[in-house]
Amino acid sequence: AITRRVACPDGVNTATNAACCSLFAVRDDIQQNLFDGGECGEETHESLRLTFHDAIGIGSNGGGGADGSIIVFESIETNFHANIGVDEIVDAQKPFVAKHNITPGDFIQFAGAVGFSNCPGAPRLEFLFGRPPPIAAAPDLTVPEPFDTVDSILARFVDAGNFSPQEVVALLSSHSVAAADHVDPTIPGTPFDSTPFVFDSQFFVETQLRGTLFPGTGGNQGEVESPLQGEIRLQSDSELARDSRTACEWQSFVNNVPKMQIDFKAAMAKLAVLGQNVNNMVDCSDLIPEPPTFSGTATFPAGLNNGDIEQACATTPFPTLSTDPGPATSVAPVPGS
Ligand code: HEM
Ligand SMILES: [Ca+2]
Ligand SMILES: [Ca+2]
Ligand SMILES: [Mn+2]
Repeated sequence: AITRRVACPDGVNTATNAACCSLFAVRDDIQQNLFDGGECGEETHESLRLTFHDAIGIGSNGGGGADGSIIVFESIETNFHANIGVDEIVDAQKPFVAKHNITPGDFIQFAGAVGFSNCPGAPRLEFLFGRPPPIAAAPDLTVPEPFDTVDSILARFVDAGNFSPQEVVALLSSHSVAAADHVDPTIPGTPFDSTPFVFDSQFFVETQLRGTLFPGTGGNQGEVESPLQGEIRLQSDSELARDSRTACEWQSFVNNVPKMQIDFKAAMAKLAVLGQNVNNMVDCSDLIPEPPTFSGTATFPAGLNNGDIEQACATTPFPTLSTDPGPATSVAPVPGS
């Protein structure tokens, strides 16, 4: 199909809609100066987390959502317990919002999608443009906590946006490019899988392995034992991987990055416009860079095998995977955390 493109006033770029032209300068600025030249590192991870924490702050009356309230009402929302640590990326993003003519709601979702495109294996996310400024702070207790029950997590996602259990699992693919700074504050930057710079399926493999150790101190709220030195496991991820409502969906992503890409992209498209009227928005998805591809296969970390899997899906056996060679290794922290 032939897509008509318009020339942008910058004399360099073309876009599918003239309204998208202003985003080229934003994109170039954040790639260089927020994401360290286009990395899938700490700022990218935190910006992806922020897309969720802004959007999910929505009551069942529909007020709020992906509106930038977490930036404008930072003094309120970053004090909510579930938003611990989010103040840092809010403060890092604020100067870019001030510098460019963009609302904070648009900026958060745009930065999340652009940053995520730096992660090999990521799908190219949709970006719709046109969120008005936020009106009020989100209510407290709208962002799920890692110590919440599966019942309460699934109910919150229904309440916020009618997300199915399958969509919740798909959204947690995000924890493939993620680390925790505050769950165990003695070991900031401890990732949820062994490959925090790649959007692969190791997260779904490794969360299904029997937990055997705490990477730092024990006894932290929302943390359970992980299978690897240097890796941390959230109680919520552990329980979602083992609950009869979500376990088969969880396992379905093992060694299936294409399914992760399709399902995460679709669920993120819903999340990114919570509380917004999409009829008032312009599709500027062509501003999102094409992510680098990932062509590896899922493996068991060195020293572990199918016998270490806590099988939770009752209807399908765990996929057959090979084991990384050599002695058991430790996962390195994400720098800059
Ligand atoms: C059941 C729902 C969820 C819970 C309980 C949860 C919980 C957490 C926790 C506790 C952390 C660690 C924060 C820290 O200590 O620094 C984290 C990190 C993260 N979360 Fe989630 N999360 C959930 C869903 C999501 C969703 C839907 C996204 C999608 C965008 C997401 C994206 C991330 C990312 C990218 C990080 C890593 C941030 C970094 O590495 O700096 N999470 N999450
Ligand atoms: Ca919000
Ligand atoms: Ca990964
Ligand atoms: Mn972090």
